[in-house]
Amino acid sequence: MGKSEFGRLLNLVASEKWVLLAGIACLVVSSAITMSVPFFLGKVIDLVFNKSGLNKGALDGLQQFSLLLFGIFVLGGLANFARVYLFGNAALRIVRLLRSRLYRSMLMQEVGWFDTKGTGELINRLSNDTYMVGNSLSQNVSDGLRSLAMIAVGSGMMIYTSPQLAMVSALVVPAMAGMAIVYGRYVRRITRTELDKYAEIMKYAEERFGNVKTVKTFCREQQEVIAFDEKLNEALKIGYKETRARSIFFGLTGFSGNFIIISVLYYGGTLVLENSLTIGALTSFMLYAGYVAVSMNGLSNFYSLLNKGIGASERIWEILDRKCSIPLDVGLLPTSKPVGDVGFHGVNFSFPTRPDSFVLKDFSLNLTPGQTTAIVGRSGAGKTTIALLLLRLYDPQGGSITMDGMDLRTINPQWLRNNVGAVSQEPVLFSGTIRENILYGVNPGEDQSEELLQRVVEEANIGQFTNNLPDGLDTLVGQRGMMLSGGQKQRVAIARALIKNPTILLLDEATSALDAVSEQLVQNALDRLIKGRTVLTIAHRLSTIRNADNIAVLDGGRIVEQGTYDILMRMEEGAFRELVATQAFGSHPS
Ligand SMILES: Nc1ncnc2c1ncn2[C@@H]1O[C@H](COP(=O)(O)OP(=O)(O)OP(=O)(O)O)[C@@H](O)[C@H]1O
Repeated sequence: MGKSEFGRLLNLVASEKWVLLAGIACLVVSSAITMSVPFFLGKVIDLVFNKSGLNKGALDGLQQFSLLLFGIFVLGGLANFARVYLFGNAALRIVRLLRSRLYRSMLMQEVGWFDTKGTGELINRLSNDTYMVGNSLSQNVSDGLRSLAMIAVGSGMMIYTSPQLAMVSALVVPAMAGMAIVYGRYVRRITRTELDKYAEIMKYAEERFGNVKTVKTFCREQQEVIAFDEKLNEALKIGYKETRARSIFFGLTGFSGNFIIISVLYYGGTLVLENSLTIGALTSFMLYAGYVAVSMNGLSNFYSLLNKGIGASERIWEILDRKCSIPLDVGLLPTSKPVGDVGFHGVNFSFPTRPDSFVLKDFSLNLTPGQTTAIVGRSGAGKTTIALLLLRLYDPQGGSITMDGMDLRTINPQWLRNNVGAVSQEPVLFSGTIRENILYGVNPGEDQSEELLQRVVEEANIGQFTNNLPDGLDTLVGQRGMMLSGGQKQRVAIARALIKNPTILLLDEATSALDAVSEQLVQNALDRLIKGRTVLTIAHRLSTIRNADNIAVLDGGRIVEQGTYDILMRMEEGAFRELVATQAFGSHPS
């Protein structure tokens, strides 16, 4: 175990140090009591063997020992209860703390990091890895310490009872230590590989569950099950390796323990026959040797779990240590709202997952405050990417983006996002009520009145469908808003953007057609939303494009033409004219 890893694990349990210390105190008491049994037993045997017949002295002695043992056992039971209780609850709290820190650390990362990880993998780390680490710590440490204490006391008592016999027993110690080191290293490595594999499997399953309609539409259930089974088999093979190593280790440690007992039986029997050891002492010794052997098994178990926990913790530290490239808590925090003067200056950008494929190349564009700029271009030209950069969900590799003359990289990202509203092509809602989804748009730290909420609901044409629902705004929308229609979801998303009252608005128009009534309701809501704001719209409808103050045509990663609809349409062989002619900007030419 690396020193820093061990130190970090200790740090993790530091918050529970008093509880754990109390647990250790109970552990000492319960172990001491367990370990006193062979001693008393030896005394009782010698007492019985040394007296002939049933006499009062022997009976009194027996009674006293029995009463004493009863009292001691009650105390031992209580101490054991407290030990398990304290360590068990401490384990739960440690896992909770680890999960909380990990979740925080994950959510704080920039979007580019999430692109490289699947949600299934992250969920797996959050549930499985943290559980393994917690499990390997407190309860396991409690059992491990107990085993260690029993071995220490047991060995001490073995030496006290018969130094010669103890020497014979000690022969197995170096062999066991060597085995433990080799095994520990192996388990750590294999646990990591196994967890990586399971994370990959969860990622796979999560994608299928998330898109179950597609799986069913193409009748791929059987094939999906087979593909999943194959992945499970790969993980199983890794698991087998771990089990094999564990079996060998446990087999050898068990054998070593029993080897002690055989040696003691043989050599101890000889000593009794030679009258250099009493039967009571041999019995005590045998029981101590038995305890030590059993505790060695317990210690192996502890060691195995601890190493699995260390393997799992490596994957957690990786995330906890990761510095987000777009931290939320740094940068300028202007006190007033922005004017909304946005500029892209020679921006070069590629996604982290495809670093060599530049989506934007020397891209420049200005958004005039209070005006609507429509971006048009072929599918995949990079229109949505521009919106992502303006929200600073990614940073460009070259050039800069400014808001009111300030480089986005120098502004606090939270302030920026509080002032930018976005309605995407396929708006995502969260499970909860319609009201909760609208209030999701309220900037953190700000309060919104019921009056404003009602106004926003009206402006976004939401009342039109909630009035017919028994629970109105308190109707549940289902996971990802699946219980609402496309048009209803869009209107909730518009309300969510409206309640934020952003200076800048990013609109990614839906390419999928809504029916005429829905379309009109969404359009009305949008018209109210854009009033008085700086708007960047990724336009697919010809009507939106016509109404825009400025149209920018994106091609080959840069703006190739700019102007009003009339100006662009007058350009012979212009890119815009070609787009309009081929209807290549989307599915809504009208
Ligand atoms: N997260 C990502 N990782 C890697 N590449 C991406 C990612 N998102 C988008 N891309 C790629 O970047 C390019 C631009 O995508 P973008 O979504 O900006 O296009 P678009 O112009 O909005 O297209 P559409 O009109 O079809 O929505 C595409 O080639 C796409 O494949």
